[in-house]
Amino acid sequence: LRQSKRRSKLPPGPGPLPVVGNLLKLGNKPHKSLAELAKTHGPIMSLKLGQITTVVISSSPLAKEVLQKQDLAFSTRFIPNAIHAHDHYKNSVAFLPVSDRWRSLRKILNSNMFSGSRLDGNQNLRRQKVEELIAYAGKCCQDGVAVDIGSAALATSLNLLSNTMFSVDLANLSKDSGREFRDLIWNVMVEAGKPNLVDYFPFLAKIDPQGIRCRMTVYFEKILELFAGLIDERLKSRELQMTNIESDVIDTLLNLSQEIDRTHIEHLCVDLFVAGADTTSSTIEWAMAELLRNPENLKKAKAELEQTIGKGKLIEESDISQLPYLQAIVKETMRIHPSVPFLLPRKVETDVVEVHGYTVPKGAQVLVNAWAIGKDPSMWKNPTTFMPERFLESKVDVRGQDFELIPFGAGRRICPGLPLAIRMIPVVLGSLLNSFDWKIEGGIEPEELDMEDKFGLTLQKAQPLRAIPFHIGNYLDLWRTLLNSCIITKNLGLGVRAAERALSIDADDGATHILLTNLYAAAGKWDEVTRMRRKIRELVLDKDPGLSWVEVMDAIHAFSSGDQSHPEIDELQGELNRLKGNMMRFEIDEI
Ligand code: HEM
Repeated sequence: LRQSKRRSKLPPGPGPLPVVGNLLKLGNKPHKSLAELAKTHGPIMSLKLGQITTVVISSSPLAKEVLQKQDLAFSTRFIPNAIHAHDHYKNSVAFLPVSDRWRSLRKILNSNMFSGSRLDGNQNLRRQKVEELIAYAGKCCQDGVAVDIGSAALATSLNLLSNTMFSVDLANLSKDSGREFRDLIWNVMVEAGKPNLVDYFPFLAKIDPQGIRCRMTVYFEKILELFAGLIDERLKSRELQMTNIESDVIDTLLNLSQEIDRTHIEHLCVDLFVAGADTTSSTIEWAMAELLRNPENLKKAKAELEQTIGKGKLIEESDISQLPYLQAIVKETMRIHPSVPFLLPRKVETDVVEVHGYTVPKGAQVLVNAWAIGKDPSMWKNPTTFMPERFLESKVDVRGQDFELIPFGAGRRICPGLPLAIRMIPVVLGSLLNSFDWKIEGGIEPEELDMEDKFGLTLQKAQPLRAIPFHIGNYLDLWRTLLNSCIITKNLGLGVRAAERALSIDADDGATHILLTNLYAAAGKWDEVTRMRRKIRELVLDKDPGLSWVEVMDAIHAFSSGDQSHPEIDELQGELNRLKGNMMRFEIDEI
């Protein structure tokens, strides 16, 4: 009786099956299936995943309750069996319970790695990596081949981190060489992201039926060995006083030998690479995908960069504060595609924890569905639409104070890498956007881009984004040249298609409009000429004051080969006369 009374205070949830409980309800996209279930069972619900009671939080007020008001009770981590490899959980800042050891590691991270002054101090170490990414994309641009955005961003994120930490590159942008480290980190992500039976049936731990812990042990060993080698090298060069490296993280950590020992340094490095690289790169890939799917937003982002930074230039970390639209894009991407949809799972260690009138039992795993919260229609207008503008007028931020947007978590276990991530992401994204124009590989139209996600340790794009970088000018010139030839040959069909391609690159391109007017006039399509004239007037008066009316005159000359008495010619002449007063002297002379 006592047991059933206790159970009745559990949050509501779907009825469990024998043995497997609600495991089958998760499917291969648990963030979506749990969001769906929450619509029936409410913002706090409980499930039985195998033997593990799991409480799922799906609203921002309850996330605030769990992550802020009752932070301490929910601050222990649920430890996946995979993290037992190499006893990582005993040394890892991400998995240690809240304790003196954990506090000291967090303090080291906050004050020695991720403080504003530290990050300002070592931003030179990162700038060069962005230059290399842009050079790599430049080579792809020259060769006309696509960039695998996620893969290039992952190599860049790894190098941004490895340079911040060790002042060395650990990944290579080109496919053939130096992939080993990238693969190792990737394999860790893949294994840690797999649903592991042992996590739901702990009695299977010894058997490790899927071999996940076993493979993790191999990967961790290789990664730890690599870091041990880098630390040894640094110690040697410090001894010989041969280091002329700007103070990087490893230097700082070695200076703190009283506070952190060698084992903790090595495991901390594992944490930082595993937690920091793929989260950052997948956010960059999602942001690029959203922008390629939404050309209007892309255009605004490019316009902001061009006006504030200057076309073609790389973005500096100090530029970010002047780029509100770029920042809004990053927030909107994190709202729709949070890299870690359930945050890192928490666990309750206290006997009685009450939330919203329900009991969360000791030992329960607690998942906060940040993915669902970011799409809650009671908090967000048009929640599934990509609309960075929503953040321009709003103060909502990702720093753990606004519980409707918590991609980095909140409370004492909030992501310590946040200050670095919110520098790296806009700098890489902004530089990619400002250096090239982008087209999806395979002639895929923006609205056809596949935006399905794939659940794992981080939320990946199911189909990697492949996009071809190019320079807008060349292609515009090409379509305009073709259009010009079509005027001479009076090939209306081909000319209109060339114009459409040119306008798909720049919808307000004045020269294309003029040429198209010529084409219609040459073909005697006067209704279209009228339409174009209005459009040109709109462009000249509203958007493109530089558009020369001399070119409209050219159009009039072109018409004269056709129907010279058409009233549209008078209209065009009228447009010209009205604007004559505003024209520069030399333009009039030219006419
Ligand atoms: C887009 C980028 C990133 C996202 C979305 C992200 C997200 C998260 C989330 C959701 C958590 C769990 C927070 C919680 O339980 O409340 C976390 C923890 C953590 N993150 Fe990040 N992260 C990112 C980048 C980074 C970077 C760049 C680093 C370091 C280089 C980093 C290091 C860590 C560490 C060490 C933890 C564990 C903290 C603890 O348990 O005390 N993350 N991150």
